[in-house]
Amino acid sequence: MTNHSKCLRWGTASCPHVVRAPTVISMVGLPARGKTYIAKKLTRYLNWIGVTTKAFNVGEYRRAATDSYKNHNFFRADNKEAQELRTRVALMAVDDACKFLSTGGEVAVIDATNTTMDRRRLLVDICTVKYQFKLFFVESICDDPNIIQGNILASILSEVKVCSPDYVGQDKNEAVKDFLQRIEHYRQTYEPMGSPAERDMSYIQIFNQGERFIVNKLAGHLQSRVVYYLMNIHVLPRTIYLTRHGESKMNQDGRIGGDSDLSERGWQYAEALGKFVEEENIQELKVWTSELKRTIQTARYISAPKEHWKALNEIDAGVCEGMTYEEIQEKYPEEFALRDQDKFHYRYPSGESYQDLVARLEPVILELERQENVMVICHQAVARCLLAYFQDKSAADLPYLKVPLHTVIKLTPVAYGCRVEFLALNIPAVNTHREKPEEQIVKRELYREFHDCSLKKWQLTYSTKPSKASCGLPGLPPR
Ligand SMILES: O=P(O)(O)OC[C@H]1O[C@@](CO)(OP(=O)(O)O)[C@@H](O)[C@@H]1O
Repeated sequence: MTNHSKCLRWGTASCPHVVRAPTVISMVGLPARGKTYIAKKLTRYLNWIGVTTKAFNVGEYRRAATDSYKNHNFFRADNKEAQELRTRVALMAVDDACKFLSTGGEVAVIDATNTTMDRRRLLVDICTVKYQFKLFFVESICDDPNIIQGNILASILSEVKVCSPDYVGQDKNEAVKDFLQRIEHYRQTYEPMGSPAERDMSYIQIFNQGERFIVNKLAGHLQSRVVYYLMNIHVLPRTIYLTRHGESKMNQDGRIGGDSDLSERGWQYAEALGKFVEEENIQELKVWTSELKRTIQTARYISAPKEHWKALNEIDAGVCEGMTYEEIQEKYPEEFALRDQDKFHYRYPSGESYQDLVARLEPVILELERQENVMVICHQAVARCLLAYFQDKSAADLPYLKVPLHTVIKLTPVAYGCRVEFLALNIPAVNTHREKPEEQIVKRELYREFHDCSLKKWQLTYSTKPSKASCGLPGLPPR
């Protein structure tokens, strides 16, 4: 075996041995065409699949440099002074993006209008000629007035107040009026991509938020993946419901993996979940479960079409399947310690790592992006991976996300992210969450302090000795 093939991440997107040319992805389009939405979503997806990505928003550089943008005249094509300043701040963002790519970053997303050929030529000169990076343009073009109006409102207003950083504190009608004039200034010099002079560039044009696409000169695997992702996302309002199965018999025994039936309390959750779905009155709901008994049983009382996905099965614990954490610690102490050191990359002997799980779940995420209302009934590790995608959590935090049993996690897309609500259905269940090693130490110390201090009090007052349960620290790890 070569060193490379011993690598735990070998063959996955984040394997350090895969030599990838750093890539700049540059947005193109008039204001209110959903560029920031696409830039943020793409950045979140690429980081989730293990490609180190960062977005650089030129608007933030502009706001840091001047206050003049508060009037739309700043954006007029004949405002020479402002034009120079705008080019200067755009170059600062590109410069930072190139620094990021020169120091280990893999993809930099430039979130800016880049509506003229001159500006795009500048990007080519810096990114590809000077730095030898790959450059891919993502242009969003809308001519549907309803979509444009929706975007204007979404980029300026939240449900209750002006939320655009450009219009903070301003009257909402004034803000909309100014923004429309700003768009008009941009329109006067706008040159969409696709002219013969730009035929050699790599780009995708997205029309009316995914109604139609034009793809030109794709260069490499990463760009194909980006295009595939962009062709699958939609902006229709919908809700995703994420839940683990009801408590299983193996959960009660503290055993991991396996394919056991629900416990009595697990069946109660299945019934409560059926009622919950009925009360939510969800339009055209689809239910996805894993192929394991505990998720299929949990879906029993839901009246909606069901699909069983092997990709949603719980992390494969290999030689540790069916054991308790204490048994693993005793039989495989080195493995147990290794998992605590780097839980995301640790792969069970003959089993899987969280990183493997993310790769296995990528088709599930892409299909979820295509769908509308879906309830996913899955497992602790699987739910953590899916939640990390929606909440933009790092690989280090992902394996420790809290996904308690008997709780529905409701995910609703909002302007640039996702609202996350945890709805406990109030049916008791065991706690299967193992804390991060540092937190285990803090808890143990707290317990010890509490115990010592209560013991002293007891010795003084002859009251009853405090029990572990009375210290209010559940799930205390073994010493
Ligand atoms: O990665 P950790 O924290 O061990 O959590 C994953 C574990 O969660 C469990 C419960 O402990 O999931 P599940 O509820 O689906 O049975 C195990 O089967 C699985 O190995």
